[in-house]
Amino acid sequence: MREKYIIALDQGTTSSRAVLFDQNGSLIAIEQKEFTQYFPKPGWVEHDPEEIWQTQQNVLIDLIKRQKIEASQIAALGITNQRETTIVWDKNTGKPIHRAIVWQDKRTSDICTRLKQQGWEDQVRERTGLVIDAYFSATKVQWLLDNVEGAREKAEQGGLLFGTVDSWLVWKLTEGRQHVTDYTNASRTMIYDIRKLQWDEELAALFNIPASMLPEVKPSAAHFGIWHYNGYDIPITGIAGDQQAALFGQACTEPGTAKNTYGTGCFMLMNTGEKLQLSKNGLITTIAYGIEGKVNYALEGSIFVAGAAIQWLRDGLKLIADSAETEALAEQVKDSHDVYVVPAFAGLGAPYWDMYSRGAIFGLTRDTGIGHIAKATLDSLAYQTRDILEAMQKDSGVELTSLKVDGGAVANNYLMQFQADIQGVEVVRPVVIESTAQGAAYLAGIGAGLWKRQDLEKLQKIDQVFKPALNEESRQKLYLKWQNAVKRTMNWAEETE
Ligand SMILES: Nc1ncnc2c1ncn2[C@@H]1O[C@H](COP(=O)(O)OP(=O)(O)O)[C@@H](O)[C@H]1O
Ligand SMILES: O=P(O)(O)OC[C@H](O)CO
Repeated sequence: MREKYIIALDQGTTSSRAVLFDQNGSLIAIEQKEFTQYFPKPGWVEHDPEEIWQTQQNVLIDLIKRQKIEASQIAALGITNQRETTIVWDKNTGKPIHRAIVWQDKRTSDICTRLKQQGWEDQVRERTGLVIDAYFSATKVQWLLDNVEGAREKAEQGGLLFGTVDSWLVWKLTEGRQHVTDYTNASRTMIYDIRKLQWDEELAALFNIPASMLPEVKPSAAHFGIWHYNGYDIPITGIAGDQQAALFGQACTEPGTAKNTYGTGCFMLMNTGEKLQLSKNGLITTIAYGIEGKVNYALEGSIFVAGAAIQWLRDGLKLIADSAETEALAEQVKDSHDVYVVPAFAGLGAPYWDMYSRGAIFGLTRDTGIGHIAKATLDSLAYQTRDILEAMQKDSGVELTSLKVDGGAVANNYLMQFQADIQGVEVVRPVVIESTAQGAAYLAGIGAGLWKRQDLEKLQKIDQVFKPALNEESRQKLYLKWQNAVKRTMNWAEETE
């Protein structure tokens, strides 16, 4: 019998990937394609849904062709995606009514501020686990219906559909037959009741979102639809938002286990088991996954700008040609700690939740050079992570002894060592840093009956452990200065507009 494979589609903020796994769960090959980022106004971020689909479809087909796989060998597809990003499309033509509004987009901040003033914060947190913020999908859908000509009328007549990126991809893969999502993606919309596992009618009404627009919500390992390819029916059997997929891919399936993913943003999640825990320290509660008839919850700290700050050094400031260059630049000046970068380009997420904070560089002197800026930008990923780690330990009562990491930026050894130094907790980097795709593949494999949850642990391999090497006094001194820098960026956009 010929080898069977699982393909994970990993639709990230900056690129679409297709990743091939064999039936032992080993990563065989990756295809990747970047796509266009649109910044039409300060604080606005958009993607073209058709380009998302085209790049995702192209990498999928390229992967199959280049690896010389037969359609009959593909046991299942799994999907993982940038979360919250909002697409609204016409039910009949399948055409999006506008570009996707990306999770980083801040255009709906004022709607959120009004809701807070009207006292909705506790209700929203209680039912959805979230804080009221422009980050989540609900106000983005509301904005689209209120600002695209004719959209509201059409939506009320049942002619429009809303979906996060996973829903959009399934809709395209199944040629408009399925309008579905999974628990993890639904839990990022701000209109999904994470206890009752159903859309919250009152919240949907609050945001003026007709129920007819909403996708059917399924567990993360389930039957989502069929992709017809070369005469074969390939089932889509796993879906999870990328951060939940990474938690699963790192085999954090026991309560108290945590991971941090360093991609465009940085997201730390801790599995809290079947217990739903609301945060007192600025974290959010989210669904980790739903499989085998059960739902696991997670505490999450969401950092909006991490690897994106490195991209800004490359594409915005043009200080570097490649993100990997930051490692050598930082090593050259690693004993200098005077410059701080607070990359609050999209406000600040957890634990601050300030939609009006904006980025800043502190401590510039005449001798500040590219190395200092590059180093301070990398450091900001580590400082933001420590902010979250502290909140997470307080909320969960779990003292983490090590932090599992993954995502594109963990290739940077300087960053990993500074992360361990500044938090005083060791950092564990796996061989496969594509945990997101791995998680989606595991879910699809479970959904297709190939694996069981218990098999995951065996599939994990460690590459390197970074141990803290900084003394406690220096650690605290550096961190205090970071906290001061953050304070000075807060509320900037509101105060200056
Ligand atoms: N060696 C490196 N050092 C620092 N940052 C890096 C390095 N390699 C990649 N990155 C950053 O990591 C991000 C890419 O990670 P990835 O997991 O692919 O992100 P996403 O899934 O959000 O698109 C980019 O923002 C990039 O700037
Ligand atoms: O595309 P990533 O990997 O930065 O992840 C984006 C998150 O899902 C946003 O919540």
